[in-house]
Amino acid sequence: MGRLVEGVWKDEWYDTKKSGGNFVRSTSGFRNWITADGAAGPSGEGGFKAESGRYHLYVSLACPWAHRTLIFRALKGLEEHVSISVVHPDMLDNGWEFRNDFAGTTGDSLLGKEYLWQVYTHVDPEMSGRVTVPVLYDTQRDTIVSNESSEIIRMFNSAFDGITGNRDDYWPEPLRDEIEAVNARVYDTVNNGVYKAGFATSQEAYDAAVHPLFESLDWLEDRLSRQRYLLGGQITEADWRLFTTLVRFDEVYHTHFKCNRNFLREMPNLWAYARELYQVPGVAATCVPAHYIRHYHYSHETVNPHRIIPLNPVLDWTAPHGREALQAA
Ligand SMILES: N[C@@H](CCC(=O)N[C@@H](CS)C(=O)NCC(=O)O)C(=O)O
Repeated sequence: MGRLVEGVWKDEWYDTKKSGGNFVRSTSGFRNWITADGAAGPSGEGGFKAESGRYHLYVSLACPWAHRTLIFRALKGLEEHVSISVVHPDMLDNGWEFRNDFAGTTGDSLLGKEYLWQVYTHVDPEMSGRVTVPVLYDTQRDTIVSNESSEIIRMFNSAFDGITGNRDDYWPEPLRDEIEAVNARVYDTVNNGVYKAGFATSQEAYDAAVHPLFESLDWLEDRLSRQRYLLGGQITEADWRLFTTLVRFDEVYHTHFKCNRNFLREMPNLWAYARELYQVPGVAATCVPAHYIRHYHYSHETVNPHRIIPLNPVLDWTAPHGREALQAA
């Protein structure tokens, strides 16, 4: 774990002393957009036209943010158009590594680097900042398009539709305001909430994260008792953004991050809803518990100093979900 300072890798853990024991996630640095015609997107510069075989995605199968991009790649039929490299689940002194000794890893199949930070310095030798996954890479311009998952999923949602013919829309125009509102609460209290609880280094910081987390899970449990998906009868990006936290909840966040008022499997609507999303064709293959169980317990030395990997229950994600009855809602 560390960061780049003017192109040099520094091994250091998140400094929570400056922030009263609170974990503060940094913002992503590369914010360009792939678009159908190469025009500039909402941020960054233009010149990134959707083309088959041009882009490469660096991911960790452990990371919930990278997981979103893999789900959209699968749902939108992009597997044959956007290639991937999968890092090793252990994130240690050198950050994310391309070691190949764990099932499901690929090495860096594009640039042949040893560490992910070298992909960043390949693009910007003077770069300062955190080295995170996912990274969407342009093989033509030899640069990083984006390392912000919330924007990568929106590119994948529509930019390649002319190439794939897949017009499934997870960010439909009429629902955008409501999606943004749900995303904002889910991001702050759930997706990032589990990290704020887990990385807290003061009781106050932990309390300030764990209560809002379970208040939001109660709110979601109630909402999903009346409607099939977060926005009603159709799956949107809001569901996928929530899903990647839910799928890790019982095996990682409950115990390792001390988010232990309840297990997901004790909240019947949320648990059935999460199973339904898991059973959407293409999604199960993106869920690799071996990577997330190993990554969190082994990499976070400050949270789990002896690196013992706990014995986890085996959850049946393929059990019938029975959510069809809510479709009319
Ligand atoms: N805003 C980024 C966050 C990505 C992120 O924080 N990824 C984590 C892995 S789960 C990471 O690579 N952390 C390395 C670090 O912070 O040094 C996104 O959503 O794309």
